[in-house]
Amino acid sequence: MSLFSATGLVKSFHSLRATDNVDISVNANEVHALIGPNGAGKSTLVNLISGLLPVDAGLITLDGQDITRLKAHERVHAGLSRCFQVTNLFKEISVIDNLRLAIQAHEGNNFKVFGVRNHEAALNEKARALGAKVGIEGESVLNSMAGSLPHGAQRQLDIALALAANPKVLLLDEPMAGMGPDESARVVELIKGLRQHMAILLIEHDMEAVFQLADRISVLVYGKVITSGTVDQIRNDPKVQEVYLGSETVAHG
Ligand SMILES: Nc1ncnc2c1ncn2[C@@H]1O[C@H](COP(=O)(O)OP(=O)(O)OP(=O)(O)O)[C@@H](O)[C@H]1O
Repeated sequence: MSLFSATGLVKSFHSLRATDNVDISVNANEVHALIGPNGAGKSTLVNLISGLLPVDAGLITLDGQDITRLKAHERVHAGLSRCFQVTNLFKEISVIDNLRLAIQAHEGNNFKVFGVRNHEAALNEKARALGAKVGIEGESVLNSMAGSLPHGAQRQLDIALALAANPKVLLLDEPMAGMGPDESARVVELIKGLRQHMAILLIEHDMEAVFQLADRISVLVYGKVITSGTVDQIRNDPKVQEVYLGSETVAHG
């Protein structure tokens, strides 16, 4: 059984079916990428899965648990974390404080623990370890304002915040958006490392990154999954090439 599965998802906005009977699943240690042209319904689907929008119909399960009616924060608690397209950081505080807050939010501690020295040391240690998981380390980086980091590093930090909840399934919403090639390459390597520990649903426009990372790709068009398959199957699928008209991008990354 898949670690994560969504079956028969439907969402309409008035007469528009933005999500039209979508099935999508992710297995442990798998990267399943979801691609599709602008307006295909990717954001709507991500919002249904993460609990920001209620479904009209369908079933969402995580590790066998029905999470369809859970609120977004309850889904995080159940093991489904999401990174946002627009980063989710507190930009006016330091990197290490962002990491500490994420850990505290997950562990349910409140700010009283700041007075306790042992706890403080343990929290700092956890925060540093969490940053290191995504390649955010070194005193000068940890002590700088989150908002002053380069864009790519902010996205890495955003991923770290999602990891604070120890997710079984990580939902990455366009993690490479706005990145240059070097930054993208770094995040590709980061995601390769993360997949050893969790299942990843990756929504991404950067085809080169998708082709490097995905075990499976599903293509969403007008709210429907028109096809799913391996990288080679999707590259060579005439239906996909038609969607990405004249698509050198799909054929050659
Ligand atoms: N809250 C809403 N109310 C009405 N229509 C909506 C709403 N949200 C999305 N839509 C419509 O649903 C369709 C799918 O939109 P969605 O944003 O999910 O697509 P997308 O694939 O994420 O697009 P993009 O890649 O451009 O972000 C679009 O036609 C959009 O106009």
